[in-house]
Amino acid sequence: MVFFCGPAANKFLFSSESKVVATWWPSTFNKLFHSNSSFTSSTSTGVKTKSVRDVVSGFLKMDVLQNYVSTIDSIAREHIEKEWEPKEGKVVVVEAVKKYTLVLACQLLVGIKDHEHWVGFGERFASVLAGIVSVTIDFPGTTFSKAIKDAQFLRKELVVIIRERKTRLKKEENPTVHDLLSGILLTLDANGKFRTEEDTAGQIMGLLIAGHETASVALTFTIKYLAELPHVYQEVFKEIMEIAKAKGPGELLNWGDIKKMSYTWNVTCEAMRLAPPAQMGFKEALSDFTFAGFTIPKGWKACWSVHSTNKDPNYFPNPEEFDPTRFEGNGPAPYTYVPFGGGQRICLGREYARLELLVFIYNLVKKFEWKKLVPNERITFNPSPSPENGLPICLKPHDTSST
Ligand code: HEM
Repeated sequence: MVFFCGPAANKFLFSSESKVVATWWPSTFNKLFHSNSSFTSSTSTGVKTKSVRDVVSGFLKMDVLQNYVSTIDSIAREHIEKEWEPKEGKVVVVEAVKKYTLVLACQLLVGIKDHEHWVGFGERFASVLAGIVSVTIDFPGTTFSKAIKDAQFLRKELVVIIRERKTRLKKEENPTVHDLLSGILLTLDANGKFRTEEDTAGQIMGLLIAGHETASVALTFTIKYLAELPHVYQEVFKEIMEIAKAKGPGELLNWGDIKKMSYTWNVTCEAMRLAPPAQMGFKEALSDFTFAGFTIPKGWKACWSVHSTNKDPNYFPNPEEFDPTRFEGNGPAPYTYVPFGGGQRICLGREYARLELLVFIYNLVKKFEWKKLVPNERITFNPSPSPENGLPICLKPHDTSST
């Protein structure tokens, strides 16, 4: 389903002149967060010119990510040992999964090892996300004003990391791309110049937000449905134990194991259909067109609703029913299931998200079953769906003698 809004509203919300805090993809950052500090400008030989989008899509391709499955697994294990196991009585899921997705994004994308320091900034990341969809009034006390301050704080912290990395890369004879940050620092922009530290910090901040907030919603709702639907949990458990039984003690997951988790992935897809982490998006009309009897002029933006598209009964019979089998075979028809968007700007992180979600669910289901502590918890939207009390659950470890 789509809604339309005119250019005036677009300019207010999304133009490069408005103070949008972190729509990292449009070039808003460059105007808002201009800095004088720059990595020595150069058009020197041998260094590639690449858009940040190209660097990001290169790093987030499945054939690159496959090499990180065991790293993701060891981070997930460590996280569960630290944040879930000691709290067998009670875990607040939203809080815990946000830590996991943030730690993973910090380490994998930016090479940050000081996890505790960054986990402490969770609230600030959430504030910037809220600012992106807030009314753009920069007045003390508004969501938008708070988001601007938090975004400035986060970028400052990131600049410290970027400077350290630049120093390290300069010392290397043949600097190599270890992660996304190195990839961005080692390529030139369209003008043949290295990107400024401030611009790079803005891009990385946007990626960390895109990379952890959405995935934590998908995980929260998967865990919620697994608690509510024991027969679905049992199927997931069966699939996971098949993989676990074939592994040696302490052996980490690999790409082959991920490919075997098709039912578990269908469950996660169904959770994202019913509770999409991103509720909507905007697309700009490149030429006049007619849709459902409405003529949309060039330049207008169409707001597409993930929520109602994913629940269209023409494509999803009994749309409110949780049914992972919808994704078997060829799955839903193109553009009917859109939690990751669609077309040319489809989410670049969807394969990364698949890995981080599957690896986490594998580790959690292998060790525990769980019960919701608030049976009819209300779902709020800010801007993503979230259980009102953070989904408190009670964990019960499996009897290890039988597994
Ligand atoms: C369950 C997790 C996720 C969901 C539901 C999600 C959803 C979305 C959606 C709806 C869009 C807009 C697509 C469009 O306009 O057609 C998007 C774009 C994007 N996402 Fe994700 N995302 C997720 C995870 C991630 C992760 C983990 C990363 C990075 C590591 C990421 C990076 C991006 C980027 C870079 C874009 C912009 C693509 C472009 O404009 O070309 N996302 N995502």
